[in-house]
This record gives sequence, structure tokens and C-alpha cells, in this order.
Amino acid sequence: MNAIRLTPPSGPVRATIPLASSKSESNRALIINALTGFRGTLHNVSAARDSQTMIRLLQSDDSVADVLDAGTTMRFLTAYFAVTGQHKTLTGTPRMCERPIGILVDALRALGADIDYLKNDGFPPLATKGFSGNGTNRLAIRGDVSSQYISALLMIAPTLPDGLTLELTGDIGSRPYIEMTLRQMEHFGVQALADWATKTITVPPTPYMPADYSIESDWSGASYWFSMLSLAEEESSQIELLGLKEASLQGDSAIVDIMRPLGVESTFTDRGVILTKIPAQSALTWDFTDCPDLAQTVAVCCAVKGVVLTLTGVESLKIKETDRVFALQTELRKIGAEMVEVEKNTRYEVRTTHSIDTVPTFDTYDDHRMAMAFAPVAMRQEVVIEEPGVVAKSYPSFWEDMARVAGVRFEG
Ligand SMILES: O=C(O)C1=C[C@@H](OP(=O)(O)O)[C@@H](O)[C@H](O)C1
Ligand SMILES: C=C(OP(=O)(O)O)C(=O)O
Repeated sequence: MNAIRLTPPSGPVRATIPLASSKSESNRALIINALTGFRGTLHNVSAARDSQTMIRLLQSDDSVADVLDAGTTMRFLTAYFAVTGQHKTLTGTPRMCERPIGILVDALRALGADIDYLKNDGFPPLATKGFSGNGTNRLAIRGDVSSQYISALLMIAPTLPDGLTLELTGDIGSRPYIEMTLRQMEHFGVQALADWATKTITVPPTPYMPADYSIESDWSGASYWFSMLSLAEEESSQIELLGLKEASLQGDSAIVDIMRPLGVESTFTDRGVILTKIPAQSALTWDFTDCPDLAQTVAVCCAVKGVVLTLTGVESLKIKETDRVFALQTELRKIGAEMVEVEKNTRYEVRTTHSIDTVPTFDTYDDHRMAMAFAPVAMRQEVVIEEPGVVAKSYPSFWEDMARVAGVRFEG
């Protein structure tokens, strides 16, 4: 499957979308359940490759754990294998081996874990080689690189002899993901104390209790449907998204507020949420510190609508599946838009400069979110998307779902 051709709907969009379940919630539930001795029951675990990889690696006796391109799987399993004293080699795709992990490894070493880098210091591949259990129970850790290091440490913290206190330093990025971790730990019987004023989180040494846990649909995946409804030409268009809750653990539920000025009203029901069209604004400013995975969705949507978008809080985008800032800048040009760096690394502006009359072919940079963020452009014009299989990382049925609202043809 080399490319996919998408063509606009011929009339109003009317669709009900099942959505994938959250890979973030799934991967936390899987790690915590492993720490109960696999005694709980998880419902609606995500079919996302990142979660299926987590399941496979938790069950495997193999000494090599290849996480492919799954960031949470790499970070959470490193902590899990390290403190459970398992001897494992953790590796991943070439890009995964460029994504930093030094902050987490330093912290785990301070807790008493023996970890070696196998190639470059600070990056996978690495080997976990046992756990002495006589390290510190208080750590300072940067909060501005990846929250996944913090979530990884929090989840293993209650199994340490004296628990763990984390002092987060610097700004905190992706904080809702840390809160998601704490809420899920609580569900399994561990009550941590988070003081956001002092940026200190204390986890007591407490055994996890087995529990039933049901995973919600994925709000990050939902964001593409908000974008599609925003871009749908016909005012009577409507999309229903199943399995989402208004009171969600997922910070990406912020898409409800981000998309209102872009012309999408959300009405919650007992099945999920119904999206309808309302008038849109001509400019939007948003800080993506809490929800970095939404930046691509919103940037593309604004570019197509001609809404001037100012983005801040996107520093972490450069160390994700690809350098997402570069990828966005390059692909947005194909639809006559530019993403200009207004202040170095901290503030960007997306503006539409001209319209195009050719069919754009979007590259996806081994990044599921590049494919899914650009797919909604097809609400307005025909597009081709390269390597559409990338969506498997978080939302394997994305193109199947997309076929409910647009023409979808695989090519090559
Ligand atoms: O903990 C998680 O499940 C995630 C945290 C975020 O990463 P960072 O904390 O690195 O921003 C997010 O981008 C990623 O998709 C999932
Ligand atoms: C950044 C992402 O995932 P991860 O860091 O877990 O690879 C993502 O899904 O957008």
C-alpha cells in the first residue's frame, strides 16, 4: 500500500464513527495491570500497534524487546523492566533510537537500576541489567522534555521500598498525561499526592490492587473528525463519534474547545459526542503545551479554512515520530500555506497565502499524525497521501472510518 487517494463527499456529511480506543490509556493500564501480576481485567484495549506491541512485549520471554516506533512503550517498559529486575535489550526503529531517553535512564539509575546504553549515550538501544533496590526515594526531573519519563517513573514508584517523590523542574509539558497516569494508578489502589504549586508528586509504597478497567475512545484520533466536520462544505453536515466522555482522562479532549472557534459544536450523549457546524472565526491562538498531539490537526484545519493560527507550546514536536514542525512546514506549502517561526522555537504562525489547483500529494514522514492531520483536506479537494499504513500506530481503522465520509482508493 503505497498511497491513498481521497475525494470529497458529494453532499452533506452524515456519519457515525466507532473510533479507536486510547493507546495512552491502554499502555498505562497494561503496565499497571502487569504490576498487579496480571490479575485485573482490561476492557476495550486499543488495537493500535503501540498497544499491541506493549501486550506482546509484556508477555514475551525473549531477551530483546523491539518497541518499533512506540514512545510510551519504550519509556514505560524501560522503567518496568528496570525495576522488576528483568534483563532485556530495548530497541526500536531508527527514529526511536534518535528519541532521547537519558532523563529517564538517569532517574532509574538513581533509584538503583543497572542500565547500559548499547550505542549512543542518552538514546536507545539500551539494556536493563538488574535492580539493587537501594537507591534514592526522592528525585528532581525535568518536566519540559517528555512527560512520558515522569509517567514511567510514577507507575513503578509504588513498588519501590520507600515509594518516590518527584520534583519536576522547569516548565511542565503534556501535564494532562501525567494526571492521566495518576488517575489510572488511583483506579488500581495507589493514591499519589500531586502538588502542582510546588511541582512535587509523592507516591507512597503501596501494592497495586487488581481491578477491572475500561478504556475510553481516543480523543487524539477524534480530533481528525473535528477537523473534517469543520472543513465539510455543507452546513447540515454532522458526525457522531462513539465512546467519548465529556469528563475524560485525556487532555486531548481540549479539541472540543479548540474547534468551537473553528466552527464545530460538540453535544455529548450517552453514546459519545455529536459534532455539528456553527459559524467560525478568522483567527485563533492556541497554546499546545498540554496537548501537543493536536497541533498538526489544528494547523492543517486552519490552513485549509484560511484561519490565521498562532501556535505556542510546540517545543516537543521536534522529538516525536518525526520533526513535526519541519514536516508541517513542508507539507503545508503544498496547499498554499506557510508555517512561520515568529519567535525561535516558541511561537509559529500558520497563514494561507494562495490557493492551489493541482492535486497535492502529502508525504507522511513515518508519522501517523501527518497522514491523519492532512486527510481532512479531502473534505474540500482531492488529495493523495503517501504511505497511509502509518496510521496503524494509533488508529488502524482510520481509512475504513474515513470511507464513511469521503471517497477512499488505495493505489500502488
Ligand atoms: O504519555 C502519553 O501517553 C503521551 C504523552 C505525550 O508525549 P510527551 O509527554 O513526550 O509530550 C504525547 O505526545 C504522546 O502521544 C502520548
Ligand atoms: C508522540 C506520539 O506517540 P509516542 O511519543 O508515544 O511515540 C503520538 O502518538 O503522537
